[in-house]
Amino acid sequence: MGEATHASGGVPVVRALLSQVHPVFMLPPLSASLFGGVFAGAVDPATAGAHVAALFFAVYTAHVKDGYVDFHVRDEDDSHPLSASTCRRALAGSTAGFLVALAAVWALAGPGAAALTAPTWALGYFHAPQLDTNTVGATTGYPAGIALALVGGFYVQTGRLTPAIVGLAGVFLLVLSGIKVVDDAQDFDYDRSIDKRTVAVVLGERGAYRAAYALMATGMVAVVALALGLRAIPPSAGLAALVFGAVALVARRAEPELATMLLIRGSYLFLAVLVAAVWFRPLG
Ligand SMILES: CC(C)=CCC/C(C)=C/CC/C(C)=C/COP(=O)(O)OP(=O)(O)O
Repeated sequence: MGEATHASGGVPVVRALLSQVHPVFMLPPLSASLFGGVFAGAVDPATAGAHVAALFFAVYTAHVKDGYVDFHVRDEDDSHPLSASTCRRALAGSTAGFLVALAAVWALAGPGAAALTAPTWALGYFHAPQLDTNTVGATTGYPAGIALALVGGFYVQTGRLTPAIVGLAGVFLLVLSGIKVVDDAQDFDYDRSIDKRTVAVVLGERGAYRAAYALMATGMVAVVALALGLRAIPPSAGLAALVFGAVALVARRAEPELATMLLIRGSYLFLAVLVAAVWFRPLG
């Protein structure tokens, strides 16, 4: 990929720009926004589309900036497909795209919706080099973006927030922060060598695992409590905790790379069961 750093001409540059769309990171916030709409009960496609577009540009901004900082500023990566000037143009373009989508969110759903959407760009733009160097920012930045995507997806459809949607967003914040702690444990040696203070660097690997599973377990208990305590969340949503809990039990015995892979897929299953529970309400 080294030569592509100097990509020039239409197709190679477009290909290099597209390489910064990472589906593993992109799909969860877009799905969370749509789940927020499903949870609202009625989805206006134009409003949902504007919100999803804003989130796309927020996450794209995060990846372009992260790649730029890691390769061109910190000299951490061996290669990067975009030159420094293309990174800067891509950042300007994605920020412009975000602002257009944000204006559409404001026009279609009001200033409250725009206020819940705007911070997602800030989380993305300031991920590197600001937020990713401190423990809380590195761990909770992306999960906070997902939580905002969920409440934003609901708010743009309804113009209000409810305890149920805020509670579910809190569950996602907890569970995804736990997964991020396990994910960061993969880079323990390297992160320690560059003094990147992830939870694993601060607490050690065993401590990080304990913290991660405590966060995820709290999220599971919270979703069961919400399903039992709030009418807006069907009791069958508690099954999502069972499914994720089973995956987490298997992941607990795996080394960090496999554990991360399992937990990410477990979080997709968690969301899928929640969507099915809300959509079909099998237990009423
Ligand atoms: C809407 C929404 C979800 C907004 C949040 C956007 C956000 C903070 C995205 C982070 C994406 C990213 C660069 C992950 C890699 O982080 P890393 O620092 O662990 O990776 P690295 O070690 O490769 O730099």
